[in-house]
Amino acid sequence: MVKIYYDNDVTYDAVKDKVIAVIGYGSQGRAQASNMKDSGLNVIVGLRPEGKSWKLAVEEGHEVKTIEEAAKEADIIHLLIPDEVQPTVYRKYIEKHLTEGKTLSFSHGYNIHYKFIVPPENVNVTMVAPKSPGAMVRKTYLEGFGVPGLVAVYQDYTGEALNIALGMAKAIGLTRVGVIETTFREETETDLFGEQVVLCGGVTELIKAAFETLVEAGYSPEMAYFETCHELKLIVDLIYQKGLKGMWENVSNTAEYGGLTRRKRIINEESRKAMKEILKEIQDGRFAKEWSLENIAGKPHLNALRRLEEEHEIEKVGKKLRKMCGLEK
Ligand SMILES: NC(=O)C1=CN([C@@H]2O[C@H](COP(=O)(O)OP(=O)(O)OC[C@H]3O[C@@H](n4cnc5c(N)ncnc54)[C@H](OP(=O)(O)O)[C@@H]3O)[C@@H](O)[C@H]2O)C=CC1
Ligand SMILES: CC[C@](O)(C(C)=O)C(=O)O
Ligand SMILES: [Mg+2]
Ligand SMILES: [Mg+2]
Repeated sequence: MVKIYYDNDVTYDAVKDKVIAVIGYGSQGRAQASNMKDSGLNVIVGLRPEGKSWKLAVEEGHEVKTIEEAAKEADIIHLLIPDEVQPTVYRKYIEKHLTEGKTLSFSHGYNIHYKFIVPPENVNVTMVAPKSPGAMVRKTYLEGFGVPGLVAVYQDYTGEALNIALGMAKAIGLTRVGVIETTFREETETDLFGEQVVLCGGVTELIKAAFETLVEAGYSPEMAYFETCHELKLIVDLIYQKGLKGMWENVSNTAEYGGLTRRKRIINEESRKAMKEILKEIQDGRFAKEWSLENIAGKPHLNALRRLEEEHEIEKVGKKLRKMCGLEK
């Protein structure tokens, strides 16, 4: 059974007198720094002066310093820059200021789990990970609620590592919903699996394959877009709010029968075998090694794939229809 923490289980005792340096002000950094500051914690933001986040973080009321100055001043260094740049930034600006008793904190266990970052033994290493994109972390906090989250401890040098992670989770708004205690390994491997197989990889390929099938058969791209992309959100919202059973209850009996009898022709033994292979590549470090090499080479494969994705017909028709629905300008 997993341990789940709520607001009443957590105090700010372990974090209220500490300086928390949030390194990065992107998707997660902006939301988490702003939530923790609004919850009354001592937050500073560490950024590169030449980058575009600096001005925004200042405009939004944060005390902004260079990454090195922030790391030096902080008791807790919360690393919220892209996973692939964390090791270089850590070695260049953070390692020398990670002195005895400080805490190195993450929102994804990736670099610790795969040992791209190896911190000294005399510090805490913790994780606070919202299970949501950053924009929702901020939006739901401002609405008085939050998103669910995870905490994990990799190293507990001072004996207060878990309470530090939980205090930060509370300040971000995560304990308003519920925070599961996990491990760096479990978070990293399940997060990578989820984003590759379902949330980002699987779902986009399913959408594109279905869209192309309809368009190639002579149906209009507009009809194909509504059917394979637009309505997907409405169905996913039903699953999110009411579970699979609730979704089935809300669609027509015709949709229910058609879906239940046809779905295994799409996701079948071969797809399950591929899922297991993808999981194995995550578990044995092959994916992490491949991603590192891709970065060393300057992301050529990722850039080519980004271009192909942007040029797909679904993006053109999607832009037009999202504008029509008032979702985009
Ligand atoms: N995105 C998400 O919703 C989720 C992310 N996570 C994890 O959170 C962490 C942060 O991810 P995310 O918020 O997506 O990151 P972002 O890509 O949004 O981070 C952007 C920030 O990183 C800074 N940055 C980028 N490159 C560098 C660099 N070379 N040197 C210094 N600063 C740099 C940018 O500064 P500048 O303006 O100067 O370019 C900017 O402030 C990751 O570990 C990720 O796995 C976890 C859960 C969900
Ligand atoms: C689903 C993608 C994610 O894992 C996330 C928002 O949780 C990420 O790395 O961005
Ligand atoms: Mg995730
Ligand atoms: Mg992820």
